[in-house]
Amino acid sequence: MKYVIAPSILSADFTQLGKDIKETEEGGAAYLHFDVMDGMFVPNISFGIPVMKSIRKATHQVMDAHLMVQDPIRYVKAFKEAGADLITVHLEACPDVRKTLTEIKDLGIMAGLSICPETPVEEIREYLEYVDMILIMSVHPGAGGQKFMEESLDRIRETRKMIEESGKEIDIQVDGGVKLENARKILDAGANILVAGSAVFGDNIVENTRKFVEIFRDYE
Ligand SMILES: O=C(CO)[C@@H](O)[C@H](O)COP(=O)(O)O
Ligand SMILES: [Fe+2]
Repeated sequence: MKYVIAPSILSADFTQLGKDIKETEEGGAAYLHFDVMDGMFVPNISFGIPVMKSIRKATHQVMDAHLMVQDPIRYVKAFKEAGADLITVHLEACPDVRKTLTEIKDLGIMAGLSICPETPVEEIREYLEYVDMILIMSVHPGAGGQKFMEESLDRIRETRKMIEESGKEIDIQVDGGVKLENARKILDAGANILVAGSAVFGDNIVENTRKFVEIFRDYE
């Protein structure tokens, strides 16, 4: 199984976004996490398609679009064209989950399905055949810098068990409050892709990223 750190640019300094992204790449981040908020599915508004388009030209990282958007099927083609390699939608935001995931796969990119902390893990079982990744939210979506919800660990374990039972190779991404201090217990629970915003950006981006990559060496 691969282990990946996906820095969330929501916590970057937008006056020097290109530089911040380069530093995550230098630190060994294979993915770049891109939080899209529409002011409907979540109260905040972040950034969207034109920003992704310019970032695409500046990095070779896997562009991981986390769409916190109501009825996201409306935008998946535009994000793919802007450069997304992986599009994750929220189960709670899709009127037709299966159709949305199929639409993403038909574009020739990876599909992710995310659940909020209050959604029972069991609800993802019927969609496992359509996804490359499950995203377990470990905070309520909508903002960076929140505290990791400890009950997420059981949810990650339950998801990993469900994936194993399915016999498929599916990544588990965990997003919200991930730090160097809690990374190991999240990996031990069964996650293999960690999103980190506030733990990566700020001072020492290269070093912060590298420290996550060093932890992965004990798991690979
Ligand atoms: O999707 C979200 C929040 O809704 C995340 O991707 C956060 O942006 C992660 O930030 P930290 O919790 O790591 O600061
Ligand atoms: Fe996110």
